[in-house]
Amino acid sequence: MDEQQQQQQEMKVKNSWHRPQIIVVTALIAVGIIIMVAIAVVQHKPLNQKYKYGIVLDAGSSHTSVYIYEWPAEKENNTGMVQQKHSCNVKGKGISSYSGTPHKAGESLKECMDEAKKTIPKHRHQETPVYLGATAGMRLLKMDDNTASEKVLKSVATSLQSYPFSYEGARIISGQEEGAFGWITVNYLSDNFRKASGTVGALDLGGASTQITFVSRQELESPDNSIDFRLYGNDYHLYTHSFLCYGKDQVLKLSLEKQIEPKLDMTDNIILEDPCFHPGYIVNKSFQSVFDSPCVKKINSFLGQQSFIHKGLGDWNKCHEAIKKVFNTTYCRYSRCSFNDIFQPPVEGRFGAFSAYFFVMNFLNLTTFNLEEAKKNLETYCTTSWDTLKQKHPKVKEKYLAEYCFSGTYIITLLEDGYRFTNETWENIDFIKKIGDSEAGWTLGYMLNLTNMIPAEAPDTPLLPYGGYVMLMLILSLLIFVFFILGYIFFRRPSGPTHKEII
Ligand SMILES: Nc1ccn([C@@H]2O[C@H](COP(=O)(O)OP(=O)(O)OP(=O)(O)O)[C@@H](O)[C@H]2O)c(=O)n1
Ligand SMILES: [Ca+2]
Repeated sequence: MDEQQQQQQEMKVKNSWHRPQIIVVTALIAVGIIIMVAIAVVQHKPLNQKYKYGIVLDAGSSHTSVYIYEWPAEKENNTGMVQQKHSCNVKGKGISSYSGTPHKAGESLKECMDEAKKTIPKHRHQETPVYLGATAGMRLLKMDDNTASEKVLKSVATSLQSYPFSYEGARIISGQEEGAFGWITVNYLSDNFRKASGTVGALDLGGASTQITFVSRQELESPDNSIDFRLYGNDYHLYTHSFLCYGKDQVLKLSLEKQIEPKLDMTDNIILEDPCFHPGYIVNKSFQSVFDSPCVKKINSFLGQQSFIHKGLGDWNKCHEAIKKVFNTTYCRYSRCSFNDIFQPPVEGRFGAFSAYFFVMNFLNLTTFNLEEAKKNLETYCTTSWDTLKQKHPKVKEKYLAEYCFSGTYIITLLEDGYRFTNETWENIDFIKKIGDSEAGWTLGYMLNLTNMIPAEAPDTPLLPYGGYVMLMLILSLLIFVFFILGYIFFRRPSGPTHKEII
């Protein structure tokens, strides 16, 4: 075979690329690869539509809230995945107020639990856990009347068991748990467990107790106040304390008691001139409403009279002095204490202050001021007459409205004189209600813990994030396709002139 013949032979082989069958086959292969990649992508994609749910009831001293959380089924152990989907406030007071009529405690939950049934898709009902945690109101009832507290818990348990969810228990949680789970909630929602940026402390103020929890580098001198966690591969050394009776409703009782006590031997009507209430505020109150709690000394001598006259003075400085008296700072068996002989290291880092801290400071518009400005503004607010206030806020519940001067002063005193925040460290406090869509509070942390959704070690992360994986697969498949086209053009081009020659 001479050279020309050999070339022609080669061209014939190359020319076979432009035959229609080959073009079709090549295109089919390319499309096939694209489809294969697409299937692989879809196959690997977590099914985002598949959500799981959990329900937690926060049975607080003043009211009960039902929280529904949701998370993508296949991302249970990834931090930041659980979110609040819905919340419902149970009508009426907290479950501890049903001590005389326990069956009504369970009934009270009906409306919100029916709402939960509607909110969560039916096919998920059976596997949805429901937890009830009761806080300081029930701790106090248990101290006062153990049988009554057990009846109330039984009643709410029976009510929850009548729903199609997976009932996981109704119990009184400890103050330590309340503090620690509040801290887990705010740090989980702020995504602090994955970041190296450190954690935020948690300040929770309720009606009957208050919690402070933060990471401390200091030695913790009392084991009761120390909790260690290992979360996502990091160790956390936490200080926490829950002050029973130092929620704002109980402190109001304590403060009234301290003012009433010296007057109890008076035979006339007792008039209590209260600097923490507004000028023009004058209400007849029963002694029972003050002395009905184990936080307040049982004094029988008031039985001669049923009620006293509660009269506002609107004097912030005197109010501040009166509230300071509810903190005992005369004795401390450790190197340092907050108050009432409770060990506390100096506050460290940023803090999220939620629940009643937020309700009160937000109402008073004090969330953005420094400590000195906050005091000044509060002073002006407290001197405002009761009539003026009622006119200005016709929609606010009178009980709430009457107490904001007292509550604001209590918050400032608790933070400054109790926990020892200074003008400087005050700037580290953020008054918050929600982070994203989820409310700050102990409930989310409680559920994450009970469902084992926060692993001690960080889960293995995939080589590529999902978005990157999809992009890479698409680019690769496009490249393959482009190579096919290029290959086709490349094999076709030299055949042009030769083609003619052959013809
Ligand atoms: N808009 C609102 C809502 C509530 N409150 C007050 O805030 C306190 C309740 O705070 P909360 O955190 O709901 O307390 P509980 O959880 O009920 O109590 P605890 O945690 O002590 O069991 C009550 O004094 C209530 O009067 C308020 O001042 N303004
Ligand atoms: Ca609470």
